[in-house]
Amino acid sequence: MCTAATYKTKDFYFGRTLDYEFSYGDQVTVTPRNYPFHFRHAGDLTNHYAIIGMAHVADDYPLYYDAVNEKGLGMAGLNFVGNASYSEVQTEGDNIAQFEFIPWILSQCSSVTEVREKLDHINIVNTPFSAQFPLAQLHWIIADEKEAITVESMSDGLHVYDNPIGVLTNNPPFPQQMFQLNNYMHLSPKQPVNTFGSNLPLNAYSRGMGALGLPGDLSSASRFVRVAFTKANAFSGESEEESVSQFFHILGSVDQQRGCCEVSDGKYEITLYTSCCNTTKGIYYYNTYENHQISGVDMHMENLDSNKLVCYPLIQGEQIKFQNR
Ligand SMILES: C[C@H](CCC(=O)NCCS(=O)(=O)O)[C@H]1CC[C@H]2[C@@H]3CC[C@@H]4C[C@H](O)CC[C@]4(C)[C@H]3C[C@H](O)[C@]12C
Repeated sequence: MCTAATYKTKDFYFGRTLDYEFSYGDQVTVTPRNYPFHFRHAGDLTNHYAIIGMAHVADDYPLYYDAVNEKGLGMAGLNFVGNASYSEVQTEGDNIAQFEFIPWILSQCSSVTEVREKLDHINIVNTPFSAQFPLAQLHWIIADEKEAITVESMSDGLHVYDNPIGVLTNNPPFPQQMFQLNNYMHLSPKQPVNTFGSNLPLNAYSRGMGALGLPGDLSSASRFVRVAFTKANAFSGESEEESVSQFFHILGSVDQQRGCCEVSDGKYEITLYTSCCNTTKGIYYYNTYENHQISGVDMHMENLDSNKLVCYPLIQGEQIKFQNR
């Protein structure tokens, strides 16, 4: 399971949790403007927007899970198992392999408006990266500071949905996720008032009772509601530290602890990493299951006119600041 969210203060933030039972070997990866993309069915792109995000790099290719570009557009792929379906290569339109979708969009689009135009004539096709990396079944959230959309390629075609809440988890399909918010519209950060009857001596005996009923489990549908409620109510100061801190707290509402979600005998899904990009400034912040310290990579500290990927392995191990030794 995974969860993605957007957050706006002075700058625009975009990030996700990546929940899984093992890591593919992830690195914060900067793709500079002159790194040549050789698309499998859509030609070459040798000059494009620079990108920073989390990727597994294979054969010098950035297999991005989530990333932002220098124009402030963000995009993340999340599992959509059993529902994702990609097409065969077609004669009309741009045939983009599933693993090329993030590079294709972020290298060329500066806004969601431009993304919508690209999506008008795209086929997300079932060409695998390699035998070692078969097709991942994903859906995507794409966002800039003005709006967000969800893209789902299914057996009945490509769906592009407005995503007014700016969050995404996994199954079921996005319209069903949005529909279930109807069930929770009464939830509130304010204390409830007694509507049973004034003759009943009911008492809001604890703080936080306005959100009683918010689902607490780790299912994708429950995480969707929980992060939507948290995001809709959470606010912070405008500074970078306050915004980034608050963003990690929002995604902290759907953090997965080892042992609580068994995926097979003795194997547990955990939040391997949580990311928060300042899309305005091109900074990728992250922490990991083993390292709660927030680390950051600033794309503008790199030579963005180069043609070589720049990779930063994740800093692991808790960084504990002792106060008396
Ligand atoms: C496992 C992750 C989703 C986590 C998640 O959502 N877990 C919930 C399980 S569940 O929803 O409860 O069932 C996904 C998210 C992004 C993916 C990579 C995308 C690039 C590349 C695409 C290639 O085609 C295959 C290899 C590749 C490196 C992919 C590996 C893996 O697939 C990644 C990491």
